[in-house]
Amino acid sequence: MVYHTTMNGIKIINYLQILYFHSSYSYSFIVQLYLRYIKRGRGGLLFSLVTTGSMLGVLGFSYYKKTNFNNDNDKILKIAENCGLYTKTEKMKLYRRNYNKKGNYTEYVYKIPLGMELEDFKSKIGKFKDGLNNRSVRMIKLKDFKGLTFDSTILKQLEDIIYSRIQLSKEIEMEYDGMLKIRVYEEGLKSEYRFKEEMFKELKKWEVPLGVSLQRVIKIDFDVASHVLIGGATDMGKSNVLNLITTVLLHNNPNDVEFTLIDLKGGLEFSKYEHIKQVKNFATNADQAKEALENVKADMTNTFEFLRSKGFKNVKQAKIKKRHFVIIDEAAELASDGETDKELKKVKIECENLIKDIARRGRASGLKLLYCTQYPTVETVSSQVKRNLIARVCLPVDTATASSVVLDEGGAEKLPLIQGRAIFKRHRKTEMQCYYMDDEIIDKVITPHITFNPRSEESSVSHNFEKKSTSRKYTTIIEKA
Ligand SMILES: Nc1ncnc2c1ncn2[C@@H]1O[C@H](COP(=O)(O)OP(=O)(O)OP(=O)(O)O)[C@@H](O)[C@H]1O
Repeated sequence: MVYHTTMNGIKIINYLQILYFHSSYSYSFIVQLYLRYIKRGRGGLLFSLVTTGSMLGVLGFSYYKKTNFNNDNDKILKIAENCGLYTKTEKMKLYRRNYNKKGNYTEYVYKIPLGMELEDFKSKIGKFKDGLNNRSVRMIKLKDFKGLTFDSTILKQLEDIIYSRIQLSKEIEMEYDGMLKIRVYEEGLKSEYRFKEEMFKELKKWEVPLGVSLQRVIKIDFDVASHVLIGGATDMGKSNVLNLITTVLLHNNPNDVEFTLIDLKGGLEFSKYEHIKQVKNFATNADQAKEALENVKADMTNTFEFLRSKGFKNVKQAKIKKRHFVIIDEAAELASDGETDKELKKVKIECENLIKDIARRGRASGLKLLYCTQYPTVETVSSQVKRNLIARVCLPVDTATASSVVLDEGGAEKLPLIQGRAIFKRHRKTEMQCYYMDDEIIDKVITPHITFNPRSEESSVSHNFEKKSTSRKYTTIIEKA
């Protein structure tokens, strides 16, 4: 220990002792007493020694409190009781506690009263969460001291750090496997996780990281998954998800990926991709969408013919590397229901039929459909299409009905209104914060692929093979493979 001769020096040493011993939690009444005492000028060597001893006691107590589970466990049991989650003869009982340092959570395993089920507890999840966060605490972190300026305001700065309060933001998850598991995370999801360039190389060929859940990175592997339904209210981050998927696929598979982009929001969202060579069809209205979908269907039919002739079941078995992604942003614009213009209605009905066909048969031919809408209703997402859209991403929506159109169950209407917050569902639901894809990364990835060859030429070549030539029977997909 270093002793300074001046009063200020001793004060600083005393402050630092407090801060050291209270690196995680502070017990305010002791700290306040301590500060008041040394402020009155009764500092000094003896005081330092005595208080160091008492601070060691506080440290022990602090450590005990930090690792002690009674706090949250007591609260959980109390909340369960207040919510009526007990029977006449039985209450919830703690069976085991696991502390997961890496995951930053503590898992409490309970035996629940007979006759109760997970849903009884899940329906009260908001109450559990509020109960666990019902006070603010003083929390001192060592990193707060990095910004200190050593001048005459040092004591004030230290005081500010010590007295700053934070609101607890614990998150909980519940699971049942014969026992009820309640995981309490010290911190919930952040409101932004940026996609970083170094993440590209950590991915498998067709893998795309969608976002971060409390426990892990949520990835979708298009080698396994095929079609995806993406829904969410306006401005909640659908286009960002589409940009994220498109950019990652393009970066990791520039020679094997192809896109049909149907952007019914006026072409603004996808315009940056319009001239890259991997984009085979680009549409911004229903008529163009119909033409683009017909091209895709023609390719699909050719691929099936090829597979059949060679005795393969699918492109994977045939070792065809090409995958074609049909991405429709604002698919509700193609819904014929409610369309009053007769001609347009006819076009939309054709589009709907083409989409159904692609969703139903596309998988084996290497087609992947990303169907995105801000109006998830039974009219805009037909049941025939939906049953083939296995993976679902639902950003915040207004109603439980909209959530159940996307996820087949409610939940997304209760998501916090944070841009990029979503529920991912494949086999089970997971809340996540989608990665945010910066425009700079998108530009860097797409720029080398921009071509000034008019795509219409290329696509019409591929599209017109069967019409123009009998010898070149298959599309470019097959030839390159
Ligand atoms: N994952 C995310 N993390 C943080 N912010 C996000 C995220 N996704 C989107 N945002 C923010 O939300 C804004 C709107 O996002 P985006 O354009 O993707 O929404 P949208 O649902 O497609 O909107 P619209 O339906 O109006 O086209 C973006 O400009 C961005 O600032």
